[in-house]
Amino acid sequence: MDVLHVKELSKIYKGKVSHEALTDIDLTIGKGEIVGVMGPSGSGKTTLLNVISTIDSPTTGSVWIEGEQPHLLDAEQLALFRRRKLGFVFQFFNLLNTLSVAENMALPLALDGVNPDEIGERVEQMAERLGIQAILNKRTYEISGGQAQRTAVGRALIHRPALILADEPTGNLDSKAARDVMDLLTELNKKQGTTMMLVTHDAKAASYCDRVIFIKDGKLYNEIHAGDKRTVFYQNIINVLSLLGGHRYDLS
Ligand SMILES: Nc1ncnc2c1ncn2[C@@H]1O[C@H](COP(=O)(O)OP(=O)(O)OP(=O)(O)O)[C@@H](O)[C@H]1O
Repeated sequence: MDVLHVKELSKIYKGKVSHEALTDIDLTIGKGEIVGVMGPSGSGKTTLLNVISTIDSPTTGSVWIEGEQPHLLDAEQLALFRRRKLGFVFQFFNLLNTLSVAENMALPLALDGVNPDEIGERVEQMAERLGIQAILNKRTYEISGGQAQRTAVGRALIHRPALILADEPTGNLDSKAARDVMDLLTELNKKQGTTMMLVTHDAKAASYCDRVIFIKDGKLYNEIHAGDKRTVFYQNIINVLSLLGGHRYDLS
């Protein structure tokens, strides 16, 4: 079954001058797939992520997540839907610095009323998978960027969401920590069958995906699939980015 189905999605920002940020986007992500979204600055990647994550609503078209249309839910149902069905990983981690690493990871379960014993067990299990057992009691300002992103990955996955939405998850990490986080995300994808959409400027991070779609001026431009070798896929990604043009930063 498809986890995500986006149909003829368009988004117009209305202002003094209205701007069509997305035009007729069709996109499907199957269970267990990791799909990258790339494109030059201003091409509409964040808009697409925001609409899929229900932070923003489409102007026309529809979004289906596990057969439900979240944009048709009322505020209370939507809050529940987001909490249960979606997991988020952000560039700047977005951890709560008044809480410990363990408490940050426990948050989605605590908000959902899971009993404390089960929360404790699930946090332990997740920490073991992430290799962060030793820092569970530390505060977020006492840990490294790589450890913070592992904690954020733990928080995004602990409630076993249908879809993980990652916005530049390696954008604030050095290359070693970025590699570790992508290794981790792909390992969890294999072990747990997680489904993920990853918006990134980082061709290395994108090369871990099963498939990368490219957006230009709010429209789907191209889509390429990973083969057997990540180095070849990486080169293919770079080739499409070169054709797409944009600022040097887009090729970083
Ligand atoms: N709230 C808004 N109101 C009006 N226009 C907006 C708004 N948000 C984004 N835009 C415009 O929509 C277009 C797409 O923006 P978006 O942020 O989705 O691009 P992006 O591909 O994520 O860019 P970047 O890689 O720089 O983050 C841009 O032209 C932007 O100026």
